[in-house]
Parts: sequence; C-alpha cells; structure tokens
Amino acid sequence: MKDAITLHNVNKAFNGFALNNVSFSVKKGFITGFIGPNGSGKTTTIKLIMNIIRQDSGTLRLFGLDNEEYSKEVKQRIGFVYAENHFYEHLTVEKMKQVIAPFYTQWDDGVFAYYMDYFNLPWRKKIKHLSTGMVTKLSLAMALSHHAELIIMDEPTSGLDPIVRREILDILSEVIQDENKAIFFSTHITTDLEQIADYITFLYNGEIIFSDRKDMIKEQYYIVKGANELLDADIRTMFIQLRETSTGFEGLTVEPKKVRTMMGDYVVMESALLEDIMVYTARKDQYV
Ligand SMILES: Nc1ncnc2c1ncn2[C@@H]1O[C@H](COP(=O)(O)OP(=O)(O)OP(=O)(O)O)[C@@H](O)[C@H]1O
Repeated sequence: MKDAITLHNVNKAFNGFALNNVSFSVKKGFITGFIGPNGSGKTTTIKLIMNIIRQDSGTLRLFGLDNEEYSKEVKQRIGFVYAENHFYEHLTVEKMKQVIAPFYTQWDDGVFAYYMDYFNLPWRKKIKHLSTGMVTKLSLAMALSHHAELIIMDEPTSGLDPIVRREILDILSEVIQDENKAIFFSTHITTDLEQIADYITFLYNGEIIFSDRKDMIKEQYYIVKGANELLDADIRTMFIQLRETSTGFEGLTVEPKKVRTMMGDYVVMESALLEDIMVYTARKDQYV
C-alpha cells in the first residue's frame, strides 16, 4: 500500500458550500502540498481525513483502512499540526507533554527531547507564554514524537517569520527521507511548496483542479507574455485566462507547445508559479 491517504468521490455539503466528488491520494515517501484560495474547502477536507466531521458520501481511507471503522488505529499513526494553539494554556510544556504522551502507544520521550532541543523550546515555560512560532514547533515536536507515519498540517507556517518557517521546512525535508512517512500540508505560502513539495493538490470551490507531481504541473502550466496585437480569436482559445494591459498581455496556458508553434519567438514563456496557477484559475471564474 503506497497511499497514506485516499479519497474517492467524497462529498460534504454545508449550507452554501459543498465539497464535490473530491478524489485524490497522498503518497508515502513524499510531501504533498494542499493549496486553494480562502474558503475552497481545505480545512473541511482535513477535518474529514481526521474524522472530526463525516462525509455525506464517498470513501476515505488512511493506510488503506476505512477512516471511520479504523478511526482509533489510524489516529495513532497520524501526527496532526494545527496553526492555532490547541494546548492547555496554563500548563508548562513539560506538563503538556505528560498529558499528551499516554494517548500514544508509540510515544518516544527520547525523540521528544531531541526536538525540544533542536527547536530550542523551554520545558518549564507555560504554554500561554510561548510565541506563535514556539507553539507551532511544539505542535510539530509532539506530532513527530509518536513515530507517526503521516504528518498532516493545516497552515502550519502562517504567521511565522522566515527563519522559523525555514526551520520547519528543513525538519519536514529531513523527516521525509524516511520513505515510509508521508506529509500532507495545507498552506497559502506557495513559495514554501515550490521549495519542498513533491506533489500538489489544488482545491478550488470544493473541487479538485489537479493533484499531481509538482514537476509534471510545472511542465504543463506556462505563463506567456507578449504584445496585445498577437491576440486573435484562435490564439485566445489556448489560454485558461488572459490579463491584458496597455503594455501587453500575460496569460496562463496548459498548451505550451502549441503556443510556441503558433506564436514563435514573439512571446516570452516561463513555467508558471503555483501562485500564478491559483490566481489565474480564480480569475477565470470571476469572468465567466
Ligand atoms: N461547520 C460548518 N458549517 C457551515 N459551513 C461551514 C462549516 N465549516 C466550514 N464551512 C464553510 O465551508 C467553506 C470552506 O471552508 P474551509 O475552512 O474548509 O476552507 P479553507 O479552504 O480551509 O479556507 P481558508 O484558506 O480560508 O482557511 C467556507 O465557505 C466555510 O464557511
């Protein structure tokens, strides 16, 4: 079983929002980035995976096991990192560890001490006196201390300075060297994913736009820039979305070869950033 997470045609409706036939998988041995604009359903998807809420229909498996039927067993194998503080504020870090450790059969005090040291975290400080970065690091240290095979993180790097963010990304890159582990990581900071993700899952308006290897996406999505005069009706059909200004156009295409054949050296083409893909996809919807 190579998949840590498998969703197949998962649906979940709230009043005014729905996840619609969501299918994707998260592979062992890789970091999968989970992106999408605000309100696209990322947290809802993560809550479904964590069995905090239930899907209306569809199947959701963790390590090949049904997430409802084997809920207890799979929770032992997952390390969950939240953006916000979910610890008891009045406890010290040490006391908090003593509360959490017994929940996990594979808890390892040695590993926890290693990460406390690595992240330079204070054992005796109360949780309420920790900075945002310290709370995130503590949350990650806890997640890594019970030999979790799957690390799930909901916007872990939001609100962190570049130095702490880099520390967290470095640890994730180190953790994923173990090819039995998987990391699934939602974020708005797409530059973090440009650096460390192997796979990208893009959710938009409750639907999966793509879930693929980052290098495949990079080969497929291109930003094209050129003069407005080049745009005629045929050329326009090759773009997902175009932005035209008095100085020229910029557009997103998934047909880079065709664009090159038809427009030759009159245009500049570069592999799209994840942010470009998100922004252009959202813009397209605004204009239809
Ligand atoms: N319990 C709920 N009841 C009703 N609507 C909900 C509930 N939970 C989430 N929603 C709605 O579902 C939609 C998706 O929310 P969700 O938090 O999953 O998005 P997100 O992609 O994580 O957004 P963000 O990037 O802003 O965190 C939103 O419109 C939200 O208001």
